[in-house]
Amino acid sequence: MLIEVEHWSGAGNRFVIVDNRKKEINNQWNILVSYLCKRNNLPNAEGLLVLLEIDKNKSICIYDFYNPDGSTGVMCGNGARCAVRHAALTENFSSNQIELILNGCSYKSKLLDNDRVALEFPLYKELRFIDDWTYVNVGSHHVIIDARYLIKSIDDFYQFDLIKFANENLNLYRNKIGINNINLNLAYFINDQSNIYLRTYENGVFHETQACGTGAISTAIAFWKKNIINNNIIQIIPISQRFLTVHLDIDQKKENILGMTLEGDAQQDAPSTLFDTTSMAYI
Ligand SMILES: N[C@@H](CCC[C@H](N)C(=O)O)C(=O)O
Repeated sequence: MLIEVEHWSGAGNRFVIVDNRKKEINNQWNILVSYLCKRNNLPNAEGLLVLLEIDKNKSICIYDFYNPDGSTGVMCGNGARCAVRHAALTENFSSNQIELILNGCSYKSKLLDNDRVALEFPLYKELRFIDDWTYVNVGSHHVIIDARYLIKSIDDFYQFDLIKFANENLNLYRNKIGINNINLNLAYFINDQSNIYLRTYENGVFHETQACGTGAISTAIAFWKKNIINNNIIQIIPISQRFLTVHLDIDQKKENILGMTLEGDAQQDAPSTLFDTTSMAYI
């Protein structure tokens, strides 16, 4: 069977999207995803979004997200923003406020100008300070490492061998947290700037990705909680250089985070192509 595949990115994080509202494919996505992510003439995608349903009268869209290794059930911040904009281009919504249901969880979102989408997150599920790093669970699991412990300049930050570091240390973090599917974030903050530079080695991709939305949210939480940054609007610069903005909703005493919003671009990168589910390749 031939299926149409769309090629998208959110802040540089690359996704393939398939509209399965007609339910042509059932239950094989965990196998198909690794082949769908290996694209002709485009860099590998870093995840798959499957459109399940759109209710344009209620402004609701439903998608599932899969990692390239076939795993699912985790939150993907950039994928979620792509899903919302994809739904808005697929059907005409009467409102710019759209409810997204991703892997069964509901999120409020808003379509903004310049291809940007804002997505509201519920409060993080867990936050732990361990040694000199932080673990945050925002629907996916993140370790935040303050890069100032490892490097001295922004040049060093970009030169740092994150893959080697992940290969050598991932199991150590996994064992300390007791969770296997963790993402490693290397975050660099320069004192006189309000930006955080961020590189992420993603679970399920097992490589560095161009950007990571939940990594950005988790980093903002960790750095604000540790008083490294005091602003509640935080600009995150991923290696794609397509910035993400995290808004932290803070209580009056300025002690607790009540909720978070992730904002960034979401765009179609290339025309749709056809994928053959028999040969498991793009034609
Ligand atoms: N790219 C994502 C994170 C996707 C989930 C991650 N690969 C995991 O398995 O935890 C994002 O933008 O949040």
